[in-house]
Amino acid sequence: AMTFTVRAAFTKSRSVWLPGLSAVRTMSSGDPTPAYTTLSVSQPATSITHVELHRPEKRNAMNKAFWSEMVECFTQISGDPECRVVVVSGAGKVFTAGIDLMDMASVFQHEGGDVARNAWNMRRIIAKYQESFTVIERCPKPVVVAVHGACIGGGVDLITACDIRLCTQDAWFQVKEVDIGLAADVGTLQRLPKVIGSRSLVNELALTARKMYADEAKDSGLVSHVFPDKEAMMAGALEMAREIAGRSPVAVQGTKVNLIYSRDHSVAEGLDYMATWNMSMLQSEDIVKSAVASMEKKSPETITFSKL
Ligand SMILES: CCC/C=C/C=C/C(=O)SCCNC(=O)CCNC(=O)[C@H](O)C(C)(C)COP(=O)(O)OP(=O)(O)OC[C@H]1O[C@@H](n2cnc3c(N)ncnc32)[C@H](O)[C@@H]1OP(=O)(O)O
Repeated sequence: AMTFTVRAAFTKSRSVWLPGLSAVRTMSSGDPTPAYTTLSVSQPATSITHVELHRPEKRNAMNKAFWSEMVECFTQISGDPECRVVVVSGAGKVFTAGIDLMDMASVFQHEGGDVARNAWNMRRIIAKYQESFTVIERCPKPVVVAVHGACIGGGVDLITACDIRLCTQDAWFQVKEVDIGLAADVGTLQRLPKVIGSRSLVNELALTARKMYADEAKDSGLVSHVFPDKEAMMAGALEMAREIAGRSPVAVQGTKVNLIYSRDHSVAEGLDYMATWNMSMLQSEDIVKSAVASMEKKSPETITFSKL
């Protein structure tokens, strides 16, 4: 599929386009960020945070450290006024191979004691793992995820918690859990049906574990753009992130929070929540600034908005 980035690359002037590409080159870092062993976090442009899954030699398989580092990372981002939008991608050959199968035995092991106590402990562990992706959804800053190559098992759980999904032409998605003997339990079964319109397709993917390739992912609505390769995708993700970051953070974050609230509630409840939300947010200085810029036919990106 022809993508807006590719079109943009041809239509925009070189002076506008080149800074974007050079920022993309700085987006892939060499090592995990200190404090993390599985994530590399950087700021490729003002107000944009890039979180890269960074265990390329193990295809970004999600080990124990990863599950807790995601919570730390997104909790930090949620409260960071310097960040207005997040881009998530994977280092190396693929986006992610899903849960670390070598770790799995120790995650699911139980002491062999009382069933009730084992079960209670297991419930606590599963809820903790669920939090690793729910923290993305709870983050008020929009999260754009860019997938290349394989996105397996836990990878699908992760991307369905993100707000905008992009992929490369070589990407494939697999709800692999039934193949390893479990029902997906960290978000796919709850969120994928809300992302993809066809319940039948969701059921098929989850029950058969078949691979879904980029074109079908686009046709089904799982992703909104398919790019020819990773470099074009990262340029596209950054461009989209810039567009979001250039707008009022009060408006953008209010939009994310209310979209998610509405997804999980009736229209009447969503409208009620919205009215309560906006009874304070409509008093923001951002509205006056944005309205003036609009009257003057200026892009919102020309406005300086205060940090949020
Ligand atoms: C409560 C928690 C709930 C969470 C549930 C989540 C469930 C799931 O995620 S189910 C899905 C599990 N994942 C898989 O079954 C995928 C297994 N991997 C692959 O199929 C391939 O590795 C892949 C297609 C991703 C890439 O193939 P490629 O040929 O490029 O690489 P490999 O030579 O196979 O692997 C390179 C090294 O990475 C290690 N590795 C790959 N995947 C995993 C993994 N899931 N867990 C642990 N390690 C993994 C692989 O062993 C190689 O390591 P080394 O031999 O040391 O080089």
